[in-house]
Amino acid sequence: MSTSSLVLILVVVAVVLIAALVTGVVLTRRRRISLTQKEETPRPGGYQAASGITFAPATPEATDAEAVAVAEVEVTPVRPAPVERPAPVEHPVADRTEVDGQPGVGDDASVPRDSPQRGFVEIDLPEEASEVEEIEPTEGRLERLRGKLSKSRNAFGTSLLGLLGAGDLDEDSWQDVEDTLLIADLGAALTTEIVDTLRSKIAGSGVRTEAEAQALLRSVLVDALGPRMDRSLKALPHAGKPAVLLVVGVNGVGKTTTTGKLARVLVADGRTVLLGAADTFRAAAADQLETWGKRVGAETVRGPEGGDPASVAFDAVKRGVDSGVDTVLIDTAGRLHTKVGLMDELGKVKRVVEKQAVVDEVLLVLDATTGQNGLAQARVFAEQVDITGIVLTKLDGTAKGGIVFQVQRELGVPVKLVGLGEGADHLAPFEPGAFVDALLG
Ligand SMILES: Nc1nc2c(ncn2[C@@H]2O[C@H](COP(=O)(O)OP(=O)(O)OP(=O)(O)O)[C@@H](O)[C@H]2O)c(=O)[nH]1
Repeated sequence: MSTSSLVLILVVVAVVLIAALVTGVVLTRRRRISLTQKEETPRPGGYQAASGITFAPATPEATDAEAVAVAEVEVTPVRPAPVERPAPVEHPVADRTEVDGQPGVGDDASVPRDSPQRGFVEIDLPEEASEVEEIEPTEGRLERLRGKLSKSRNAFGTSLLGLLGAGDLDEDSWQDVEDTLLIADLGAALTTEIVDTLRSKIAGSGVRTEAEAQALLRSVLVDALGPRMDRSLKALPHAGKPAVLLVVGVNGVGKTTTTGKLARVLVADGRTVLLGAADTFRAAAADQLETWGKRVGAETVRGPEGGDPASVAFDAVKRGVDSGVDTVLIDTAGRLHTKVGLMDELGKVKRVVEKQAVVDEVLLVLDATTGQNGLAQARVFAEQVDITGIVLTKLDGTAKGGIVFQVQRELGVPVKLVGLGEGADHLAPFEPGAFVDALLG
């Protein structure tokens, strides 16, 4: 081989080596995302929902002149939620005292109904009101809920923004982002989905600044909350009859409190409300509800202690129809979701009420602090009655605000309201944008 050929081969080899080196560097840089410019962006704190709670009649043709105008929104989540049907729950049949297969009051009497951590005597009755309270208009009241999500905000927003704003996003950083989402109770599937979306969007869209990364995080989280779901409460009268709302859930999640808070919002909105105390198991429940009613001038229909809840619900709706109120809110008894007799009874309450009027909403109240257990409850309730909306209470007491994402995804039903405290006005409409801002703020 001549010297010139040897030189030529050496030059070609050198060129190939340099090309490989350059390609490697470029690929590594692409994988590692550097956020070079740190930008100070003012972040508003707290949950600042833009509006009050939106009410709507159940059927469009029944819209009365007074009805609040509700924008027509498509009831499709941005990413359709696969509703996983759970395996049937093993019911402890041996625990049951009823033997003829019919649901009945006290059919689980041999088993304590309450969860061990909370007894009946621990419930404080709301303050007795000597006269009907002045209720502040719903407009602007949500401003007072600023900071109520601070626990979730610290666990969620602070760490996520810290990670995304830290500069280089390498594999370890992404693992930390994933861990943060898991700790906040977003669940494994949703966490993977969100991290993958974030990664590909950040890499693909040339995001380079902290502010851009944050904006992207916000939009990915908001999208995961199905921002176009219809969250209006079907609480307005239609076809000359009151709207009927059933409030269901396990013991101690906040059903009675939520019913009381909701009555308050409706009355503040100029509506007339009647309360049905269909929780006949817990001695104090009817008193508790009646006190809430008195505070806003709403009548409460109650039955004998230990009486048939379906019959109280029936009487309440009948009374509501006869007296021409706008809305009947029925508080049902808390039930362990594993007790088949009590769950059957819930279906019975609904069927009996439907002899009087359409049930416009079945609101499932879930305690946000119970995390995955809340999801298990949701599945069983959803099998028994058609849940139309979720109320997630006690979000003020947990760092796991991410449960909102999972609950909606799991049930395919929108979170309509959130409870952010024990106070009478600590009930807010759920708005994905405002909620994510509060978490990240
Ligand atoms: N911090 C906080 N506490 C709440 C919230 N909602 C309800 N609670 C409290 O949770 C406790 C239980 O509320 P209840 O309304 O009695 O619950 P329930 O589901 O009706 O209970 P049962 O009738 O036994 O099934 C009460 O002390 C409420 O004040 C909330 O959003 N935040």
